Amino acid sequence: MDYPGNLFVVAAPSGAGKSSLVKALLELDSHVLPSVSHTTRPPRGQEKHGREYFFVPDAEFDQMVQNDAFVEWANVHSRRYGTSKKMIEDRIAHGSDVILEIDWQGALQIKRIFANAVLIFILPPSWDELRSRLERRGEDSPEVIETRLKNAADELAQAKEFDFVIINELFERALFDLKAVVHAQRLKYQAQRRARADTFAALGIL
Ligand SMILES: Nc1ncnc2c1ncn2[C@@H]1O[C@H](COP(=O)(O)OP(=O)(O)OP(=O)(O)O)[C@@H](O)[C@H]1O
Ligand SMILES: Nc1nc2c(ncn2[C@@H]2O[C@H](COP(=O)(O)O)[C@@H](O)[C@H]2O)c(=O)[nH]1
Repeated sequence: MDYPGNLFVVAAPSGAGKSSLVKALLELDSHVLPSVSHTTRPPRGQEKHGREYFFVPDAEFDQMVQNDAFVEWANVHSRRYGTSKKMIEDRIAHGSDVILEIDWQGALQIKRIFANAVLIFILPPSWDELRSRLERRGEDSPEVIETRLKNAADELAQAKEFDFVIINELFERALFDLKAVVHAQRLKYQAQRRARADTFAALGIL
């Protein structure tokens, strides 16, 4: 599928720091818009409906699945999460760059539909650091943290399917790398669009 904006997909095991990195990128770069997913999990901490997620009951999620309203969705840590078609279409159709913060299953579904999407995987520097980030965040019960750490092993095995892997050890370094990927992708597409326009002009078909 072709579209005017760039699509970036960021995935990582829970606690690796993807939300923190994406939030920092969005504050620095007004040309990137977030995609807000739907989820059946309850809000945590200061999360607000429509900002971090659309928090919906199971029945509403089921209905959206039946109506084919998702571009991708997946079961993650025993809850369901999905990106609505409307969210993606509205944003990329207007030429904005869009960033999706989703799990690896969703990322691979997106790549099958949008071949030009850039898949970025965030790695924690170590298992110990991943555990302590989840614990320090203080928003999940010990049981939820154990489930997330257990699932992280399978998630890490998917990193090789991604276009870029960023190690989030020093936050500022990882943010620099994320900005570099976004910038490189913009340059690539600007150059391709320009080359296409030049060819059209040379052929007199503009
Ligand atoms: N480079 C870093 N060094 C130290 N702490 C970090 C770093 N990056 C993020 N953190 C902290 O680690 C915790 C987890 O980060 P964050 O919530 O961004 O992870 P996440 O990958 O989005 O997790 P989830 O998938 O569960 O939403 C937060 O408390 C965050 O402040
Ligand atoms: N496939 C999708 N995965 C998603 C989506 N939105 C979020 N996620 C992923 O779920 C886990 C858990 O998130 P949390 O906010 O409960 O910590 C994490 O890996 C997210 O990236 C989505 O729309 N589709």
